Amino acid sequence: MQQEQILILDFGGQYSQLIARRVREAKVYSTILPYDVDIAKIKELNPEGIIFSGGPKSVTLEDAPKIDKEIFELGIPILGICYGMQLMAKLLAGGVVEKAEYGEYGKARLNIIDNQGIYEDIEDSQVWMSHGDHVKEVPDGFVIAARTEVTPVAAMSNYEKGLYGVQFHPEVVHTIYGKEILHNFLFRVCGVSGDWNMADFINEELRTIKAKVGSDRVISGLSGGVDSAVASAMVHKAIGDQLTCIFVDHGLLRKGEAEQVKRTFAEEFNMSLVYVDARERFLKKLAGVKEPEEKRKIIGSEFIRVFEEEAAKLGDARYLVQGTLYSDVIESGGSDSAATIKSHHNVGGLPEDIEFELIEPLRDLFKDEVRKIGEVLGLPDDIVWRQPFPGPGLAIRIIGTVEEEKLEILREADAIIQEEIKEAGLYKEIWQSFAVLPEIRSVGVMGDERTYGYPIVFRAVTSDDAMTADWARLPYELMERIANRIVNEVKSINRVVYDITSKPPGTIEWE
Ligand SMILES: Nc1ncnc2c1ncn2[C@@H]1O[C@H](COP(=O)(O)OP(=O)(O)OP(=O)(O)O)[C@@H](O)[C@H]1O
Ligand SMILES: O=c1[nH]c(=O)c2[nH+]cn([C@@H]3O[C@H](COP(=O)(O)O)[C@@H](O)[C@H]3O)c2[nH]1
Ligand SMILES: NC(=O)CC[C@H](N)C(=O)O
Ligand SMILES: [Mg+2]
Repeated sequence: MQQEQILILDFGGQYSQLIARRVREAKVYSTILPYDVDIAKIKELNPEGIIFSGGPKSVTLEDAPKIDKEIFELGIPILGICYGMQLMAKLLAGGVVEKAEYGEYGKARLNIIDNQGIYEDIEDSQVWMSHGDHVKEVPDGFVIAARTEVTPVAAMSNYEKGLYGVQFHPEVVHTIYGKEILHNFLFRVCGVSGDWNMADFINEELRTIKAKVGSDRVISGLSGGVDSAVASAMVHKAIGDQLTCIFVDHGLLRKGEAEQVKRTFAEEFNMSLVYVDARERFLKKLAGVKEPEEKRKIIGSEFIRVFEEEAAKLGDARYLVQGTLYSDVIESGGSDSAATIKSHHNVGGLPEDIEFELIEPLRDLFKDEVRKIGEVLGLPDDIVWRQPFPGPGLAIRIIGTVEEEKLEILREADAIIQEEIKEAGLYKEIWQSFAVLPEIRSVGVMGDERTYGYPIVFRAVTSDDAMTADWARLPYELMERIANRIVNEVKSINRVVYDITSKPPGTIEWE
C-alpha cells in the first residue's frame, strides 16, 4: 500500500521547511520538492494533498516562479500559502492579483467570512502576515473566506475542488489557529489518517537504503555528534557490516574529544570504526587562510579526500553516509531561491569532483526530530543530547588564521565552559555553549604587570533547530566563574566578553 503523503512545493519561502515540519507533527508524511518539478513526478507520487509555500517574488512579474496549470485538474486538494495563494489566483480563470496599496507584515486579525472547509471550528483571531501583493478578485468557483483590516481577500476557498488559498502563514506559531487550520486541511479536506510516525520514517529509510546499496560497501563520516551517530546507526541497521564508520581527527577537535569519541563508540556501538589521524594534513592546508568561506571549502574538500583514501583501503566503497540536516542544506543556499549564508562543510563545502554517492537519511529533518529518532533507536543519552559541534570544528571559532598555539588556547577555554555549564545543570537546556578566539588583543593588568592578550568571546544560545537562536540568559554568578577561570587558567587570555546577539541578525558561530 502506498504511504499517505503531503507534497509541499517550495517557491523559495522563508518557512517552507516549517510547513513540512508541521505536517510531520500531525503524523503525516511530507515531501518538499522545488516548484518546477515535473508534473509527471507529482502524478507518480500521487499525494493526498499539495501545499504551495510562500515565496519572495511577486506573481505579477514575468520571471516569477510558475507551475503547470494541470496541477489544479488532478483532483488533489491544494492549499496555497501567501505566494502560493497568489499564484493560484493568478493562474485560474477570473483571478486577479495586484500590488497592494498597503503591505501587511506581522500581526493581523483574521475575520472569517465563510466557516467551511479549513475554517471549521476556527474563530476570528490573530494571524501572521508577510506580503506586499494581494488577491483582488478570486477565481471562478471560489468564495472569499476571510479578510483582515487591510486585505479584503485574506483567504479564498473552492469547496468543490478542494482548493484553498490563505494569505497568512498558518505554519508559524504566531498564527493562533495555524495548527488547527493545517489540521483541517490535512484531515477534513485531504482525508489523511495521520498514522505516520518516526518509526515508519525509519523503516521506510531502511528499505530505501537497502535497495540503493545492494551488497556494496559503504562508509560513514562519524563525528561523535548526534546527526552522524543517528545516520550511521540507521544505515547499520539496514546493511549491517557492509558499513564502516570513519572518524576523522582533523586537529580541530575539542580537548579530549578524540579519545572520548573512540571510547563511547567502542562501548556503546557494535559498528566498526576507523580512526584517522589527519591532523597534520588539515592544518597544513589551512595554513595562512583567513577567509571563513575559504576555510570551510578547504575543510569540506579535505574531509572528502580522507574519506576517498579510506574507501579505497576498504575495497572501494561507493557510498558515503553523512548526517546532513535540513538546516545545513538551507544555510548553504540549498534551494534555488534561498541565499547562501555559509557553506556547511558537508553541503556547500563539498568539492566539485566528489565521486561518492551520498546517503543522507536525515536531510529533510531538524535536529529535534533527529534526537527523537535517536531515542527511538535507543542511542545513549549522552549522544542524543550532545550539544552540536560544527564539522569544521575550532577552525571556524578562531577568527583569522588557524594555528596550533591558538587551537591550544581555544581548547582550554572551551573545556572550562563545557565543564561549568554541565556543573550548573544547564548543558541540555542550552543549545550550544562555546568559546571563540578573535584576532585582536587588548591591554590588561595582572599581578601589577601589564598584559597584552587575546580576549575570549563566550557564546551560549538557546534554540530548537538552529534556524533561529537567542543568547542564553545565564546566571551572573555562572558567567563570572567562567570568566574568572578562563582568565586565570588559560595563558594569553586577559579578558572575556559575552556575545548577546540573537540569530538573526547574527549566526550562532562567528564564521
Ligand atoms: N570529525 C569528523 N569525522 C568524520 N565525519 C565528520 C566529522 N565531523 C563531521 N563529520 C560529518 O559531517 C556531518 C555534519 O556534521 P555536523 O556537525 O552537522 O553533524 P554531527 O557532528 O553528526 O552532529 P552535531 O550537529 O550534533 O555536531 C556529520 O554528520 C558527519 O557525517
Ligand atoms: O557540521 C557543520 N558544518 C558546518 O560547516 C557548520 N557551520 C555551522 N554549523 C552548525 O550549524 C548550526 C547553525 O550555525 P550558524 O548559526 O553559525 O549558521 C550551529 O549549530 C553550528 O554549530 C555547522 N555544522
Ligand atoms: N511571503 C510571501 O509569500 C510573499 C509573497 C509575495 N512576494 C508578496 O509580497 O506578496
Ligand atoms: Mg558535529
